Amino acid sequence: MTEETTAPYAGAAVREDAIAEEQAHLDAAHERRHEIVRALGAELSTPAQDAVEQARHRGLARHRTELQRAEGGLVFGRLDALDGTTRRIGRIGVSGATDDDDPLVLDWRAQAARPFYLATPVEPLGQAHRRHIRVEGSTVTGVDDEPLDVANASGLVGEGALFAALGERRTGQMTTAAATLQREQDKVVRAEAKGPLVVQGGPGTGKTVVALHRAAYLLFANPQLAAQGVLTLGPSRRFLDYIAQVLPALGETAIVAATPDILVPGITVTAEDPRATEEIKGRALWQPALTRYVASLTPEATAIELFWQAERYEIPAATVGRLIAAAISGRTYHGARAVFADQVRERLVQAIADRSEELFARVDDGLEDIVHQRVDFPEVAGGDEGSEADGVLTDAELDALREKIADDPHVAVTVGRVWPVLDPEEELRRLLHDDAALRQFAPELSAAERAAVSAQQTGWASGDVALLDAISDLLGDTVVHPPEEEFLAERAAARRDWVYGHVIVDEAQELSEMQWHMVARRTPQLSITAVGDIDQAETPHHHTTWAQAVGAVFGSRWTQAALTIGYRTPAEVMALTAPILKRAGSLSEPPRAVRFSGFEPWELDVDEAHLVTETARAFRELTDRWSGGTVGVIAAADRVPVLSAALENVPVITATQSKGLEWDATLVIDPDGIAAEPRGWNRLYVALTRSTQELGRINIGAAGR
Ligand SMILES: Nc1ncnc2c1ncn2[C@@H]1O[C@H](COP(=O)(O)OP(=O)(O)OP(=O)(O)O)[C@@H](O)[C@H]1O
Repeated sequence: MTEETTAPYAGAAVREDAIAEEQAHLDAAHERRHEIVRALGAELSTPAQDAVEQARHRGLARHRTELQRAEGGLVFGRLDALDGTTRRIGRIGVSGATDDDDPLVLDWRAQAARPFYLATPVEPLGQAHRRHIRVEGSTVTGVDDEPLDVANASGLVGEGALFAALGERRTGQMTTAAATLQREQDKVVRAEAKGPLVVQGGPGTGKTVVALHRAAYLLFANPQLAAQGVLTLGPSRRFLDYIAQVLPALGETAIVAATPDILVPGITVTAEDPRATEEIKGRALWQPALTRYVASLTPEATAIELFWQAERYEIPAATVGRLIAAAISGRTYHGARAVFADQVRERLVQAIADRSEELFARVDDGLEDIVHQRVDFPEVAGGDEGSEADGVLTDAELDALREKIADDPHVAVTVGRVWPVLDPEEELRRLLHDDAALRQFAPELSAAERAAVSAQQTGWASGDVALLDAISDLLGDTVVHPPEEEFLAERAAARRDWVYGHVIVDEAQELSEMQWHMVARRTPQLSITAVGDIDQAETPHHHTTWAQAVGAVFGSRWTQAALTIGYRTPAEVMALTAPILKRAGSLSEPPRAVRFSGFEPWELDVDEAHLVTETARAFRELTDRWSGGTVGVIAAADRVPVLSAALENVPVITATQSKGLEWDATLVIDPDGIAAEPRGWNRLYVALTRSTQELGRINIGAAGR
C-alpha cells in the first residue's frame, strides 16, 4: 500500500493540497491504464492458436474494453486504514507496474474495497478515514472527507458526495452510483447468489441502482457468467433506454435488455386483452395445462409402412409404440420426434439388411444381380467382407445405406405424417379456441373464463407471450444449436432458449406467474435478482405479497431483502403519499426520504376549458426553473391524447409509462383521473414519486370530470 506523507483530512485549509494529491494519483492511474491497454493490444495482435488461447483472448479483450471505457470515474474514493495504508477505489481495478506493487486502483467490487461502503464511526472496520473524490473528465474537482472516528448521526455513507449526486440535474439517463452506494444497498449488491433474490423497496430507494450494480458485481465475482451474459428485463422500452448506459459505464457489455413482451423472438404484441383476460392468462395453472396439452399431442402407436427401392417394409404398431415410449421419456415433443425419426430409420436399415440376407439365403444363383438390382447399395470404399459372399451387409455398406435413408424425402414424409412438426403459435391458438380442449386441459377455468381467453381472434396480446414461451419450450426446438456458443448480445436475443448467467427483473411486482415461469426458463440455475415495490403493482394479477407473486414458480427457494431509504423523492413530496398508499390498500410504510428539496409541492385547480393552456404554461415555468434538467408530464390515461396533440414537443405519458423514470420536476395532470383508473391509487403513488426536486399537480374542477 502507498504510504501517505500528508495529513489529508486536516480541514479546509489543506483541501487544495488534497485535490492536487488526488490529481497526481489519478494521472498516474490513467497513465498506467493506457500502458496496460497498449500491452493487451500487443498480446491480442498475435493470433490465438487453440481453443484455450481463444478463450483467454476473449477474457483479455473484455478487460481491454473495460479499461478503455473507464475514462470517467477511474478513481472515486479513498480509504485510509488505521494501520496507515491507503487504497484508492474506482470503477475498475488498475494493477501496479509489477506483481509486487500494490494496485493503483482497487475495483469497487473487490472484497478489499468493501469497507468503503460499509465502514461507519460505530463500526469502522479498521479504517480511519473515507474520502469521496469528485472528478470531471480527468480532472479532480473536489474531495469530501469523512473521518470515521466521530459520531455520524445520519447513518449515511459519504453524505456530502451522496447529496451532491442526488442534487444533480437529471439528464433522462440513469448514471452509475458505484461511488456512493449505501450500506443497505451494498449488502444487496454483494449478497450471495443462491437463487432468486427479491428486493422490496419503495419508490426511489435505489432498486434499479442496486439491481444493475449487483449484475456488475456478480460478473466481476464470477467471470464465467460473462460467457452466458446477463438479461435485464424492464417494464418498457423507455425504461430500458433510461438505464441503458449504467452497465456499460460499469464496464459490462454482456447484456441483453428486453421487456417481457419481446422476449420470444418472432412474436410481436399487436393486440390488447381486457384486464380480466390478461389476469386469467397470467395464472400459473397454464403451465400444467399446456404440459398436459402437449403430452396429448404425442402420436398414437400405429404400424408404419415404408418403401425403399420399391420394396415395402412395415414396422408393426407394437414396435412403434415401444419406440414412441422410449423417445418421449424426459424429452420435448420435437426432441422426442428427432429420436423417434432416427429409430424408425434405423429399423428400416436393419429390415433392408435382414431382407438382403434372406434373399441370399433363398436364391442360389445370380446373388449379386439380385442384391444390386433390389437394394442398390452405393459404392463403398474398402474391402470388408460381406454382401459379395453371403448377403450380410458390411459396416461400411450399412453406414452408406444409413446416409441415403437419412436424406430420403419419402422416409421423411412418412415420419412427418406419423409425428408431425408443430408450430407453437398454431397449437396455442388451437387450444385457446377449443372449448372442449380447454375444459379437459385447464379444468380450473370456468365457462366464462374459457370464453374470455378464446375471444381474441387475431394478433397476440401481452398475456399470450408467456403462454407461447411455455408451449414453445414444451414442444422444443426443431433446430439443434451447438452447445457453449460464445455470448453475443444479438445471438442471445435471437434465441428463445438462450441460458443466461444472471437475470435482472426490474418492476418485478408487475410480472404474472406465467411471466415468472418465462424468466425461470432463461436461467435454470435461477440466478435472478428481482427488484420491485409491491405497492406500485398495477397489472391485473391478484398478488399483493411477494410470496403470492413468486411462490407458484419458486416455491420457497427465494430470499427477500428490503431497501428502506428513499433517495429520489424529497421529503416534501413523500409526505403526500401516506394517505395514497392507504387508499391503495397497502400496509407498508413509505420509505424514509433522505433529504428535503426546499420546494413545497403545489397544485392548481383548472376547468376543462383551460386545461391545455394551463398545462403548457406550467410546463414552460418548470422548464425555465429547471433549465439544464428535465421536466416530466404525467397525465390520466384518457387525457394523454388531447394533451399530446395540443402540446408540441412535450412528451405526455401515463402513470404506467412513467414507471421507473424520474425528472427534476414532474407535472401530474388530473390526479383524480389517475386514481379512478384500474389500480388507480397505486398508479397515482407511482406518478407522484417521480420527481427529484419539485412536484406540481393540476386538478380538473368538479365539472371537468
Ligand atoms: N447510493 C446512491 N447514490 C447516488 N444516487 C442514488 C443512490 N441510490 C439511489 N440513487 C438515485 O436515486 C434515484 C432513484 O433510484 P432508483 O431509480 O434506483 O430507485 P427505484 O427504487 O428503482 O425507484 P422506483 O421504484 O420509483 O422505480 C436515482 O436517481 C438514483 O440514481
